[in-house]
Amino acid sequence: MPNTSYDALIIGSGQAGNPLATTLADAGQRVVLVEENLLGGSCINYGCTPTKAMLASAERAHQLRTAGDYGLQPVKPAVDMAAVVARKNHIVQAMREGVRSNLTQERQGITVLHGQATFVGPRTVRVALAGGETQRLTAKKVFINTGTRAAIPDIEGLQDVPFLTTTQLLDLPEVPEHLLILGGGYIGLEFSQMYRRFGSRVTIIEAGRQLLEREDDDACQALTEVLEAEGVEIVLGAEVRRVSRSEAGVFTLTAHTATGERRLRGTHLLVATGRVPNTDTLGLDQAGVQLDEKGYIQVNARLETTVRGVYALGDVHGGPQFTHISYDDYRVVRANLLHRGPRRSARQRPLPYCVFTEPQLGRIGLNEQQAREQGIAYRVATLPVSTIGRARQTGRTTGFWKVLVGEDDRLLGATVLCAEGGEIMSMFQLIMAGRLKYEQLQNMVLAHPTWAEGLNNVFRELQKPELKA
Ligand SMILES: Cc1cc2nc3c(=O)[nH]c(=O)nc-3n(C[C@H](O)[C@H](O)[C@H](O)COP(=O)(O)OP(=O)(O)OC[C@H]3O[C@@H](n4cnc5c(N)ncnc54)[C@H](O)[C@@H]3O)c2cc1C
Ligand SMILES: NC(=O)c1ccc[n+]([C@@H]2O[C@H](COP(=O)([O-])OP(=O)(O)OC[C@H]3O[C@@H](n4cnc5c(N)ncnc54)[C@H](O)[C@@H]3O)[C@@H](O)[C@H]2O)c1
Repeated sequence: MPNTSYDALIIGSGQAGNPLATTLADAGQRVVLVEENLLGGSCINYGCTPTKAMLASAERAHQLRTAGDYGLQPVKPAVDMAAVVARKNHIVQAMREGVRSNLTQERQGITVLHGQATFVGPRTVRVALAGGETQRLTAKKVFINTGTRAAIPDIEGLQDVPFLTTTQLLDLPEVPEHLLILGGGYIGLEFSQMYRRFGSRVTIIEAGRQLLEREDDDACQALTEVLEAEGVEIVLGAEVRRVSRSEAGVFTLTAHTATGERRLRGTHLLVATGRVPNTDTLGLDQAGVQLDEKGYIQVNARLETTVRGVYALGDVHGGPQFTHISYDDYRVVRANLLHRGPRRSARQRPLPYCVFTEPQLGRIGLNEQQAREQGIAYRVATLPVSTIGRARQTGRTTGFWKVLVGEDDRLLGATVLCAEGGEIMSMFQLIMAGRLKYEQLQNMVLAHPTWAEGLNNVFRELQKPELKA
């Protein structure tokens, strides 16, 4: 077995591994990147990019159906799912090609291997190449960016039926007649609205007492109402005990709920109950890299594992599992290994995120639940979206903006359930980063009629009592 040594070995072509490979190569290091599946990892191939591309098709279908609200003849769209999937594939392939050409440009000098890496020593891996051969690699530094895959719950009968994960559903060339979705988290919500808008009947079956349990009750409730108004059935507090499928292809989920046993039937079943880390086949015990009780790699604030010279980046160390966090892990490692400036930490960085339903749920900083849990004093203001001029003009009036302000009159966090909620949330993130006091936003001149004008309104809700002379 040939043994080659490098300065840097990157396992996994994820959102951290790819930019790290090019940055290290630009710095003159000999880099090898090993990917067992598709270059670009989950975000590009079966995560963010394909879902948001297909959500755009679903949104267009919804606009056609609801065109009557805007004085136009409504259209019942004939959804050509094969064409929807083809459009998505086209976008994904172009992005994957971008990653490939970045990594393989001759000047980079990066060796890209297609195969599965397994540790055989602290900084030594064996790669089972796609072509059948095996190669041994050693490196001064090893970066693990192997991501996660769908968690499959241990439910009687589930392994015996052809359920779908998101990866498979995203390639389904037909519209499911009735899609059952196990799990009401990010994936469950985005896919429920997507397939409902394509024309499926959709039922979400969630174990928790509400959707998106980490969010405030008002946001969960409002999002539940949005989905139900579009015809998504939502079953909460459901403990699914058995799954079966009839010869006619009908899935039956037998669930224990507060109102007794329920049988939920559908033609397709999506399992979206969270993720598990891709660490089980990595041979990390051979390297001495320690895992937590869920199999995620233990790292410190600099993303160093328990073995010197071995780092873990992205979802594989437990997250938060977002593309922008994985990318920021790259920045942390880059700053600490290559830059002379202050050391960077992966702790205490802002955590913006957005659920891409319509309206979107954008979140930054603390919500009320978290402020209470952490004992942080706050004042809160909530602005119904329907009061914003831009919302009325565009007919996108559902939702609310909620801001929490601390004792120092600075923003602690925001929850934005609104059209373009992700973009609006990012304005709040900038306000937090700039440490602006809320009074500065009350009277800031903002272009009319923009969504941004809502900033004036939401912060005016926080009027302080007049000071007495
Ligand atoms: C359906 C879906 C939608 C999502 N939508 C969003 C969104 O809108 N916004 C957002 O921020 N996040 C979203 N995410 C999460 C996001 O995709 C991930 O957080 C992000 O891709 C970070 O991944 P990563 O860098 O940790 O690794 P990944 O991108 O998962 O890459 C890991 C790579 O390692 C490879 N690998 C694993 N083991 C080995 C091995 N032994 N040898 C060689 N290669 C190996 C894998 O094949 C994979 O290509 C979504 C996820 C899913 C599933
Ligand atoms: N817009 C985005 O940023 C976006 C979109 C999709 C995915 N993601 C990322 O991918 C990750 C995975 O998404 P996800 O939705 O699979 O996970 P999740 O953790 O967000 O939600 C999983 C849900 O499944 C429920 N559940 C677990 N076991 C169950 C069971 N046996 N029966 C019924 N319900 C059960 C949980 O209570 C939870 O509500 C997310 O945590 C997020 O980091 C992000």
